[in-house]
Amino acid sequence: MEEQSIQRLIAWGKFQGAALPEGVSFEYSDRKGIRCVCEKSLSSPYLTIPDDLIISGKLIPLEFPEADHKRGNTWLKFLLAKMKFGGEECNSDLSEKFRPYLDCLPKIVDCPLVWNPRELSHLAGTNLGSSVRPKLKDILTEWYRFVKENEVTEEAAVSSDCSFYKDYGQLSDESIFRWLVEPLSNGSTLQWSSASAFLWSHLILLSRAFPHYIIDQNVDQASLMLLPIIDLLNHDYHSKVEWGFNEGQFSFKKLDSIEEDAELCNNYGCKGNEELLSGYGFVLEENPFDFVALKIKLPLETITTILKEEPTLKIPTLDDYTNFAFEKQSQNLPNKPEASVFEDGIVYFINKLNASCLDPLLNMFAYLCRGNSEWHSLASKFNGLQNLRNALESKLAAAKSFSSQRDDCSIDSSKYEVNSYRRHCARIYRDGQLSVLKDGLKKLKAMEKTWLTEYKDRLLTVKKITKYDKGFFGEELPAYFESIDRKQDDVVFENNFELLVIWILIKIENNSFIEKHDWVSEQYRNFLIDAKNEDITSDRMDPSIESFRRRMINGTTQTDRTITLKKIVHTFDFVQKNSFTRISSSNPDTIMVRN
Ligand SMILES: C[S@@+](CC[C@H](N)C(=O)[O-])C[C@H]1O[C@@H](n2cnc3c(N)ncnc32)[C@H](O)[C@@H]1O
Repeated sequence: MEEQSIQRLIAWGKFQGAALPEGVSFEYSDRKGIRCVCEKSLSSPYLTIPDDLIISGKLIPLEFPEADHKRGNTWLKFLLAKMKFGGEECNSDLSEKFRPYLDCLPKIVDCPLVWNPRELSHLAGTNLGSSVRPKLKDILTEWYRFVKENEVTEEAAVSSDCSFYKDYGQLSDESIFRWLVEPLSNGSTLQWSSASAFLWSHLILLSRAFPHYIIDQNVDQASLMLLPIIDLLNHDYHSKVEWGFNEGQFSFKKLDSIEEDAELCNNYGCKGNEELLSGYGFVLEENPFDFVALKIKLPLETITTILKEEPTLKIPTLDDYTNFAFEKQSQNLPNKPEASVFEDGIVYFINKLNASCLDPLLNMFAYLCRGNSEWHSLASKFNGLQNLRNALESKLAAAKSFSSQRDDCSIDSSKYEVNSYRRHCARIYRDGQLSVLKDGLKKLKAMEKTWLTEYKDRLLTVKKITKYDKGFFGEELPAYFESIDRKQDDVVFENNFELLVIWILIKIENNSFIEKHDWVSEQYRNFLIDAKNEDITSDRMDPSIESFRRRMINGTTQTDRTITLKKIVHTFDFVQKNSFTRISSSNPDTIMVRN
């Protein structure tokens, strides 16, 4: 960026009525692009720009008289692209009027949507890495539908892009990069209605637009506007700022004072590095607002049932979390979301600052593990917690497994260089994700420990059985093996789950539960009332039951054996539904739960 262009922009702004405090200047820095620096200490510096400098939906009809009010942001993207790249084709004087501003807009915003394939490999295993292609597809679909439905441009001008778009699913990352992004970075003159120009516009709005409703409460909540000069301020989440609109002037005020040589910053909101990198192309080290998004995909019927019957199981929408002006839901959306809103999955965000962010997730996992019981039952709660732990563990493993990997060797490294800043961003982002996941796992482990203590009277482990029901391991189990002509030492139990199954089977047969364990017998009998009519056929047998059966009853000479296949199947089912297994520990431990 040339110094001259920046000064031209500032002079132009002032000429058009922008008011900047005495003692601030704008300069270019490699890391942050243009920045605003205070040449002396200032108390609550204040900047204003007149309405006339704002690029919003109200300018659209000047260039596109046929534009409707729907899809205002898409029109705005085409308008911006036409102003920037349209040259003579621009009918209005907007291109000329805003030229100093347009000249200072970055050629490229550093977000992963424009990273080359080798750079992208540095995001492998992360949410951001896997979101690049679908996001690009969404942007291109927005462009494609628009050029097809509106006669904004000659068909010939976009026919090659349309062909690329139709083949999108088959294109490699390299072909997409060469088609869409290279024209931007080469600085070649773009056709204003092209897919690349649209992508540029999209990224410019994503990284610097403000919500239009700040200045006009009647517009759609999702509408965007550009505020030249105000949008030169970089982000600092410590910065206390106030935005306002009064008597046709947009104002930015820093609420506290600022030291000499310090940078005057805006505050883009409490954004984690995933939002910052994907929307703005930068990251902050040790970002306290870092979050990890966890997506749960459920069948539509399940979501419909939850929305109808489980009001306490709150399903979050993007609006519950986002700070992006860009992703605000349109105000036309109903307050109570339809199941179809979650068709692509329910997204939960976890971060370190919000201690209760795991609660809705725990509830959802408990619901999904509830089996025949209530989702708030203790067994569901514990199972939910275990499954959530597993989900976080596998996300952590995916993010970790790529952290040692440098570049994707399958990509010809001579063709693409890895920009050192992008490499840095990918590393900081990934480290942040790992740190949030580890923190989430730590919280879950602590929660599990608390629950294990709190509910210890309702939990039964094999260890407790060994301690209190001495007769079982001392007499009943050996007697059972004797009755089936097996040596106890020859029979191997795969895990504690199987031990619980055989314990219940034998205790029921012998009617010998000790008083302390009477609840197991009662819970089991109640369970059988519902289960006894179910047919059991050995051709659909779960392999683990089949293996258990072979070890416990098969091959015996006992003809009147009382532990039947049906009883084994029911008891497996019973233990499954009335226990949870602490899978993450090195030795999985199944624990029975009293209702
Ligand atoms: C609204 S613009 C701010 C002005 C911008 N520096 C420019 O050159 O036009 C947002 C862009 O500024 C840069 N930026 C803002 N805050 C930053 C920060 N704290 N660290 C690094 N880059 C930052 C990013 O490139 C981002 O996309």
